[in-house]
Amino acid sequence: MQDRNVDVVIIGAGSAGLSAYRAAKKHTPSVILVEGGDYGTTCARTGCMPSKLLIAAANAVHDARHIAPFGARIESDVIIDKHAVMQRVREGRDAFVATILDSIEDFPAEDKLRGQARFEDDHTLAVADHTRVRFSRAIVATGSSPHIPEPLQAAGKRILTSDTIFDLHELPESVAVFGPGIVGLELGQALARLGVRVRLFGRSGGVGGLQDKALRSAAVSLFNEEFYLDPEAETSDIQEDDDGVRVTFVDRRSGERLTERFDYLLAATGRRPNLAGLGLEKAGIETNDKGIPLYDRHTLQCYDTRGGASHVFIAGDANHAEPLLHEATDEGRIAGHNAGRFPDLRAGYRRVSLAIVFSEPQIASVGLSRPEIEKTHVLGQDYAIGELNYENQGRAKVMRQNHGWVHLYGEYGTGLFLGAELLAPQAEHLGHLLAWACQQRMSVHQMLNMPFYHPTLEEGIRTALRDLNAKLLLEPAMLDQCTECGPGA
Ligand SMILES: Cc1cc2nc3c(=O)[nH]c(=O)nc-3n(C[C@H](O)[C@H](O)[C@H](O)COP(=O)(O)OP(=O)(O)OC[C@H]3O[C@@H](n4cnc5c(N)ncnc54)[C@H](O)[C@@H]3O)c2cc1C
Ligand SMILES: NC(=O)c1ccc[n+]([C@@H]2O[C@H](COP(=O)([O-])OP(=O)(O)OC[C@H]3O[C@@H](n4cnc5c(N)ncnc54)[C@H](O)[C@@H]3O)[C@@H](O)[C@H]2O)c1
Repeated sequence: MQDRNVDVVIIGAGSAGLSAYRAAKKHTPSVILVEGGDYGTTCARTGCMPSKLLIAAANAVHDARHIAPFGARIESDVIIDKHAVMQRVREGRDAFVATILDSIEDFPAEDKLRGQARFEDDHTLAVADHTRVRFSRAIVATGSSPHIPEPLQAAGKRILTSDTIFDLHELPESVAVFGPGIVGLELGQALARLGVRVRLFGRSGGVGGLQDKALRSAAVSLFNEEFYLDPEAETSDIQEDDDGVRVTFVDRRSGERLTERFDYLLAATGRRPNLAGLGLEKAGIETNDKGIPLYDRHTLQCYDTRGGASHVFIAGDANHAEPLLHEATDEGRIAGHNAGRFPDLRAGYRRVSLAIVFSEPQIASVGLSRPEIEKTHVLGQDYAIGELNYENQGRAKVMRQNHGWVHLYGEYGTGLFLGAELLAPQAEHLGHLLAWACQQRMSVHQMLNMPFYHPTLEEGIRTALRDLNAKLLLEPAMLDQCTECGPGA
């Protein structure tokens, strides 16, 4: 065993760890970054980027197949080259990974260690069986991994997860997707659009992380127009066979019990932080009943088992709070600065919550969700919901993307915009607009004073804001379609 002494050790060279490394180095040259797997980050290797590459291919195919209403046609069908689609995904992914490998290459060699890390005590970390690091402060940035519930494990070698699906050399013929959360919805729809026979099974009614029940049921209807999605499926008898996996389920439409064979089962059933085997108990870190460290959201500092503040910090998916890329890099930066300047801690800047699902229609969640608001607010007394259905919205109709809803939440009395949930065309852009307004703590009235161009999807947001303004009793209700807004606003 080699011995090293260091001010700050960072466990995990993912997005959070890399951001933490850069921040910690501003305070001390004595920083070691430990990586137990491959460099390149989950986002670039198996997460954000390969999934968006697959979705882009799927949407291109979908658009090509739906040009007839615009007065154009493709004489024969669109031919999907199952090999070429996956090759583009892998090559695109590898290019994104390469940019990260290049940046890590530039870090001094003495700052990098390879191998799985585990705490031996509160100031010692063993890395594989080759190095013992004595550290003053540590940052846990170990990320998360797909969780495969026990019944699904019967699919054996026919199980895919987001860790393995992008390595396929060919699109499969059929996939049973379990979990209509964010991963399952994005990948399930993309596969279906690429001609794969997909059935998407859920367990508890959730779809794409939507919290607003009205939007959830709209989503189930909309997505079922394209592919089979049962958010409360009754499935049983999952069995691997010679060339696939068999799944028995109750058909949501006919009520019949069916058994179907699929090439693969995609387990999109959530992710768990990579904390097992890390020896957090040896580091004296207090954890909750799920084994996740208790920590302060503003400083990212963990609590120790005596109820005091620890010299260990936690950032990114490892803390299971907001498992998104921009949150991982923000948290890494805050943890890195605080570990670097420890014990002089600062509360880091936390942005308003924003999450986007790249389905079609897209889903965006901004600020406070409806269940969060309802912890303190009663609908109709303390808060109201401004609504818009995109079915008749002018620009959405022009583009034939007129599906989905916007729900905007505002507070009585203050007129403050609290948050929003959207199942809407191009919600990635609308969601950003709303997140910026929310972070600026704008009132509904202030938002309505902003410019809205015609004809745009943003005009749909204005109509929902007007509805909200009226419900908050700040303005009279619109009697008619807003005529001064232009047609279809
Ligand atoms: C399919 C998919 C699509 C996604 N799409 C999006 C998206 O569009 N937008 C978005 O914002 N987010 C998206 N995400 C989420 C996003 O990828 C993650 O939130 C983010 O990558 C987390 O970064 P991290 O640094 O916490 O973890 P990671 O990047 O996973 O880094 C953790 C690192 O720690 C290492 N490690 C673990 N344990 C140890 C140990 N004991 N010792 C040493 N090293 C260890 C791991 O090998 C890994 O390299 C997606 C995720 C998935 C799965
Ligand atoms: N666009 C994005 O930003 C993006 C994309 C993908 C992933 N992510 C991140 O990754 C995280 C993990 O995503 P995820 O989709 O794996 O998890 P998730 O928690 O969003 O969804 C998991 C789903 O699986 C269901 N489920 C659990 N066990 C099941 C079972 N036995 N049978 C059927 N369904 C079951 C759950 O009810 C839930 O609906 C997300 O929270 C998100 O933060 C983000």
